[in-house]
Amino acid sequence: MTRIETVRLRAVLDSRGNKTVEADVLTESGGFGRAAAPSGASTGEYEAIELPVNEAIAAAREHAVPRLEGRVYAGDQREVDDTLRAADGTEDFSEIGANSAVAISMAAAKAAADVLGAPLYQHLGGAFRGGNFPIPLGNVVGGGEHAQEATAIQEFLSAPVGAPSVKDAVFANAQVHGEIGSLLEERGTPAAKGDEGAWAPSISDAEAFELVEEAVETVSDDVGFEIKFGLDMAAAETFEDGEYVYGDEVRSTEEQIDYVAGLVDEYDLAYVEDPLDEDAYEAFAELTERVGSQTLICGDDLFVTNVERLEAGIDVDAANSILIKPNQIGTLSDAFDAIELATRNGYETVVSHRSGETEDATIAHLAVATDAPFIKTGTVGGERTAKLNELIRIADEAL
Ligand SMILES: C=C(OP(=O)(O)O)C(=O)O
Ligand SMILES: [Mg+2]
Repeated sequence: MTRIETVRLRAVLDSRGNKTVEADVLTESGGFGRAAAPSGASTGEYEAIELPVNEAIAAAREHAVPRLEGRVYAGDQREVDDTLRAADGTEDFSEIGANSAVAISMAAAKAAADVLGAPLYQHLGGAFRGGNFPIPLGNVVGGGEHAQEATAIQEFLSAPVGAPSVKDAVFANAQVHGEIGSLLEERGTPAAKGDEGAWAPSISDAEAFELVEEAVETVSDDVGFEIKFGLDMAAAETFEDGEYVYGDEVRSTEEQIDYVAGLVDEYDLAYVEDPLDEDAYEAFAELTERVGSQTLICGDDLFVTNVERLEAGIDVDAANSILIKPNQIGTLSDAFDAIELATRNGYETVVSHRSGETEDATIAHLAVATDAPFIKTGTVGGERTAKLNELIRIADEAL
């Protein structure tokens, strides 16, 4: 019923104005799915390979499409993804590109859901899913690789942990973003926006902490539920010759651990992503030992949605949470495997967008399908609200 008839690939624009891969999958019974690959800027060294778009499309047309058309069922996601892996023949999708692979993988899932007449989250997660919703972590101030002349820390994330519903949480994050805009205006601090729509003022990290703390407190008082905040420190981007360089601050590994542990205490942080380098399993473990009962220590560049790297982390208690980015590993099946391994080992999952995004809302469904406790997908901007509004629609059963 869901046998793939046609796979079409094209280049479209992402939110940075770069080209990215879009895939259409059509089944013999008339099912249709369309998906597009996102793209990172602060990419981890161990991520699957994103090829230049024209190369990725040409290679996928040559190697993957003939193996899928007329041969593989879109409803059998494992077979779709195994076929992509076999067509590629490498560990890291360097032949057809993780950008082609993830677009086809996600488009096939959507085509199968279309044939079944089920929402994507139900096709991926089963009939009993749809009752739990992730807490959205919303980037409200940021810099690093996502904006020039802004904070050294990549992301300050609003975390509406006490929100009674996903809709309240989404609106609260937007309100925090708006409140920060007002505070910056009052202070006469000009601010552009970074790649993910967060404010990117030219202020120090210390000033950003005060600003975000004030905004979440103000909005929390207004909406009547608890809003905390968290960070993506993207430390691998700042790690040079054994030291962490954040603006004028240079810290050894031990100093970085002390600094982050101090921030967790001082600001009661809900979440800290990539506080240390992408190879620093032992240092991660030391920090998790110190503050892991108070906050989430999340591996993004550390784990790159890869079960082998996650297993190595689980072995040494490196973290208590993992970021899940399907394009980091190349297929939905691989992302599911990482989620399953994480969940079985008590790690919280955070399904995530990339800094370069499209209108594609697959990750909203992936988060609901897997009962992910968190989703990180920005706060404002059309490519971010595409996912946030989809969560609201899923909760409203208005798909
Ligand atoms: C979303 C992120 O940024 P990028 O997509 O640039 O890796 C991140 O680092 O978590
Ligand atoms: Mg990150």
